[in-house]
Amino acid sequence: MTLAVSCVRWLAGRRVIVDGVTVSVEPGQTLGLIGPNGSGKSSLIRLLAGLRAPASGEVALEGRSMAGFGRRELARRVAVVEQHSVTEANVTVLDVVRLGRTPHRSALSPWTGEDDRIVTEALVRVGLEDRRDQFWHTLSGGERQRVQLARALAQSPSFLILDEPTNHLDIQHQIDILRLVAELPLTTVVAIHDLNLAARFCDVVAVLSGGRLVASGPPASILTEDLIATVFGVRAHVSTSQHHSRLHIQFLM
Ligand SMILES: Nc1ncnc2c1ncn2[C@@H]1O[C@H](COP(=O)(O)OP(=O)(O)OP(=O)(O)O)[C@@H](O)[C@H]1O
Repeated sequence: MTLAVSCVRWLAGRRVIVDGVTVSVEPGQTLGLIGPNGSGKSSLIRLLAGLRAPASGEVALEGRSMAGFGRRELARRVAVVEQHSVTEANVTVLDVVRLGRTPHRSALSPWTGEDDRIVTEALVRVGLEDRRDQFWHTLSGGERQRVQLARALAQSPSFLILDEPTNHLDIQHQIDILRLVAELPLTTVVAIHDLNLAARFCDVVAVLSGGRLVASGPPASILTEDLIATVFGVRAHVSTSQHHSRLHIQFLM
C-alpha cells in the first residue's frame, strides 16, 4: 500500500508551513520524518493523516487521492497517533483501545470475539495487557503514548502515521516501540527527533527544513555529516556501527 505526497503545500494564514513537499513510502516500509523544531513535521503528519487538506498538491493512498475517501473509509485504512492525544476522563485503557475498532463497526453491529482478539493483541504488542482496567488519567506520559499506539493498532490500518511516538518513553520502550513499528507489515510514517533511532529503524528518511524537503532516501545515504551540519547546525561524526551495521551518529560538542 503506497503512500505518496506530491507538491503538497499548507499555509497558516499567509505563512507557508509546508512548502511543495513530494515524497512517497513503499508498501510495508517505514519513513522517518526528521528536521529541526518548527520545520513542518507535525504539519505534514496532519496532512498525511487526512486531518487537514492541503492548499495545493495531493496526498494519495494506494494510488487514489485522499480527497476522494470518505471519513470512515479513510479511518479503516489510516491510523494516527498525534503528539498530544486528548482522551476523556474516567475511561480505562481498555475503553481507549476499543475505540480503535469504531471504523469497522456500524451502530447496529454487536461487539464480536474478533474485536476482543484484536484489542487484546494490540495491548499485548505494546506491553500493557495487565493495565487494561487502569484509568487513563492515572497513566504516566509514556504509558499514555503506548495506549494510543495500541488504539491505532486495534484500528487494523494499512497505514500508520505517528508524530514523535517515543518522546515520553524510556530508552527500552523507545527501542521496543520503534522495533514493533518497523516490523509491522504496515506502511508507516513516523516523525522522530533522534537521528540514531531514525537510522536504526527507518527504511527511508525525509529531511525537512523550513517546510521544504531537503533530501530523502535510505538513512545511510542521507544522514551525512554535511547534511547534519547544514540542517541542524551541529557537527557530527557519522560511522557504521560494528554492532548493527546501521549508522552511528556522534555529535561533536
Ligand atoms: N495552526 C497554525 N497556525 C500558525 N502557525 C502554525 C500552525 N501550525 C503550525 N504552525 C507553525 O508552523 C511551523 C511548523 O510547525 P510544526 O509543528 O509542523 O513543526 P515541527 O517540525 O513538528 O516542530 P517540532 O519539532 O517542534 O515538533 C512552526 O513555526 C509553527 O509555529
